[in-house]
Amino acid sequence: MDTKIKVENLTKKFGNREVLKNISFDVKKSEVFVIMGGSGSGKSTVIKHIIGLLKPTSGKIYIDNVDITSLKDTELIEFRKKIGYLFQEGALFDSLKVWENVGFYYLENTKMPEKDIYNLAKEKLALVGLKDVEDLYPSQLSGGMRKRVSLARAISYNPEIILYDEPSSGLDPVTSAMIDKLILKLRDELGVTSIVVTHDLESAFSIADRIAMIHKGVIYAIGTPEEIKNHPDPVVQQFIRRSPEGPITEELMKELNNNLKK
Ligand SMILES: Nc1ncnc2c1ncn2[C@@H]1O[C@H](COP(=O)(O)OP(=O)(O)OP(=O)(O)O)[C@@H](O)[C@H]1O
Repeated sequence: MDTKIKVENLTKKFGNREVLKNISFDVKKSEVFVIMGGSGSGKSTVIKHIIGLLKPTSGKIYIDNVDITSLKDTELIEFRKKIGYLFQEGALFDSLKVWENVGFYYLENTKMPEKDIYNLAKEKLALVGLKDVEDLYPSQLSGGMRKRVSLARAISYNPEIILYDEPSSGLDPVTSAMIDKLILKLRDELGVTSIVVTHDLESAFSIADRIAMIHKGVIYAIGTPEEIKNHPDPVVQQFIRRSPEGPITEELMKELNNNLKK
């Protein structure tokens, strides 16, 4: 299968804190690749590099064999058209109506008549299970509905790649399951390549073709859901068993003690 995204020896420092440590992985075309890990492990930082919002301290990122870390800003903007990005916090424009948020790409980049953009927005909203909300403002919606509007915007221009940062956070279980189904539908019907960042184990294991487990900026395991379930690493096992005891907790306690001593 063709490689769509290649992350090669990615290291990121904020000041002198190294939050990503020599990370490498490939995502194949039409694959659903899940990045799983605890809070603060570096998941969002990885996908912000893939969309070019952050520049690596060292390492390379290739999309369709193009090294995006060396693109000029104008080239990067053009390249981003391939990529839809669902921000963790939704990031809607509060002063724009729902349909204008969903159709933002077309309003900004095309001469498409507003009526057509409005209809397209309605169609994308229906795909995420929303009806009769196009004329409302984001502040008039619940958190879960806002998240779905962001998703409708991320898929509005039919991107080849979609990056989802915590798609199920703030959603009820039924809506989360619906989003999971949509991720698979986009893969199966349109061949979309997806990277899904999550700490929702149930969702991760149900949608992933492959899973990468990241902890403290290091990838501990990459494999199919079955391979991850059977992975021998104690960090991976503690995470997937949701066990309160194990190396993750021990490290945390050590850090707490060190901080108390300071
Ligand atoms: N712009 C930034 N400046 C400084 N530190 C940052 C910045 N962005 C992220 N970090 C740090 O990098 C680490 C990884 O953050 P990141 O948001 O990637 O984690 P995450 O795995 O997505 O966590 P969560 O599941 O809680 O969203 C954290 O310790 C965070 O404080």
